[in-house]
Amino acid sequence: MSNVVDFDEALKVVRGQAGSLHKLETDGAPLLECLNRVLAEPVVADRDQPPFERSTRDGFAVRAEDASGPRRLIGQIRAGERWTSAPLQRGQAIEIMTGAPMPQGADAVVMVEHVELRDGSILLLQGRMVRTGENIVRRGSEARAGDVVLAEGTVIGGAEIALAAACGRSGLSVFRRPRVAIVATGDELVELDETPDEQQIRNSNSYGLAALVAKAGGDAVRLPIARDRSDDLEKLILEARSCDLLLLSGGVSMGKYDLVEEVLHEMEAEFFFTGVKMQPGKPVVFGTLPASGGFPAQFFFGLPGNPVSTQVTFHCFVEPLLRAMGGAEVSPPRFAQATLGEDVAGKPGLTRVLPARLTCDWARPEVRVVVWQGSGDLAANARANCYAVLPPDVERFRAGDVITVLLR
Ligand SMILES: Nc1nc2c(c(=O)[nH]1)N[C@H]1C(S)=C(S)[C@@H](COP(=O)(O)OP(=O)(O)OC[C@H]3O[C@@H](n4cnc5c(N)ncnc54)[C@H](O)[C@@H]3O)O[C@H]1N2
Ligand code: MOO
Repeated sequence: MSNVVDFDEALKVVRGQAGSLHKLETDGAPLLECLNRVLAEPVVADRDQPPFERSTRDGFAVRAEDASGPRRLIGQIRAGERWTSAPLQRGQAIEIMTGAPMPQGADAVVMVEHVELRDGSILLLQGRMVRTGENIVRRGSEARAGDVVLAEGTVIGGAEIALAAACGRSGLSVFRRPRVAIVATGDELVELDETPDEQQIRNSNSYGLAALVAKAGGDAVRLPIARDRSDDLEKLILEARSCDLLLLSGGVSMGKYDLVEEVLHEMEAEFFFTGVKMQPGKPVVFGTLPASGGFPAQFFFGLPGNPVSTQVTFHCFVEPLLRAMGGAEVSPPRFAQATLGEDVAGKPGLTRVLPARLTCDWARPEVRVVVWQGSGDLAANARANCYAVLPPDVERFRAGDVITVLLR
């Protein structure tokens, strides 16, 4: 039974399914191999951060309450050193480097540019003042020993690796990557090691999807091309059952040889939707295959075969589900906002998700759709760096309108 839903509804359906997943097994991995993986344990600060009261400037540790007269220099503290002599007294100053621990008795740092050195003393330059706490970060103000600094479910990037390293973690517990089977369907398709006849098409979707799967934290398993025959499709769908998620491309539209939905039906699939009111991407289907042959129930997407539609529907629906399957917090596709740089026509009844180029001087991100020949135009898709998301039933979007963009 056909169930074609609005774009918003489709996002909601995926979100709902993503919220009800079981966690995958965990795995220990060396820190640098955790990049783009999902944390399966909280990371805890092993000591206060910073571990001592730290100077944030090269300058002089002083007492703020001292008057503006000369302060006598009594020593120096470099980063990595500690002041072990008597606490700083009134009228004294200690030369200090960025990152060095504050000496006892001092409560501020004056930057080296703001003083004049004269006869072994420093003098504040005209008009300069010192306030208590200036240029100092208090011990434990960033994190206290025992605080959770990274929660389970965090996707690990450069910032997270640096923080884990600061906590002394040379390895982390991460979730196993979901295994994602990719089955491209179509009699016209040939693999990359074959020379296509004029009427044949290289199986680019399989590679594009494998790349997107890897980027979204999955392990791609590229299966052979399924020909447009029910038995061949069924055989490859069964071969994919050992994976956590199945992605099919092509064969989901209205053509005589578009058999994907029919075969999935025969295999007792449940469909959450059988199309989305969007362009490109309208024929996309999402559902589950029931547990069978010792394999648990399995999510699948039938993605439209047109290569731009394949990629757009991946970003909108597959990526959020895949991230959640991998243990990450459920989150929507990566939407942002930008100002439209030119007029664009809308489509009655359909949300448009058009290949577009986002340029950004820091104050005003601007987006322009890319000239394309429709949803088979891979070259246009590669000239784009995002998608312009244009809601249905607006006849014309105007230059200057603030619109949603889908980042990729
Ligand atoms: N009468 C109608 N025709 C079509 C409709 C419709 O509603 N009524 N929808 C159109 C839309 S929208 C799309 S998108 C396509 C999707 O069709 P399928 O998912 O069934 O895909 P195919 O027909 O198999 O292929 C479409 C197109 O993409 C090329 N392709 C397919 N697989 C790959 C691959 N692995 N690598 C590279 N290119 C691939 C294929 O050669 C076709 O050119 O249907 C419209 N038709
Ligand atoms: O999903 Mo189709 O992309 O409009 O050709």
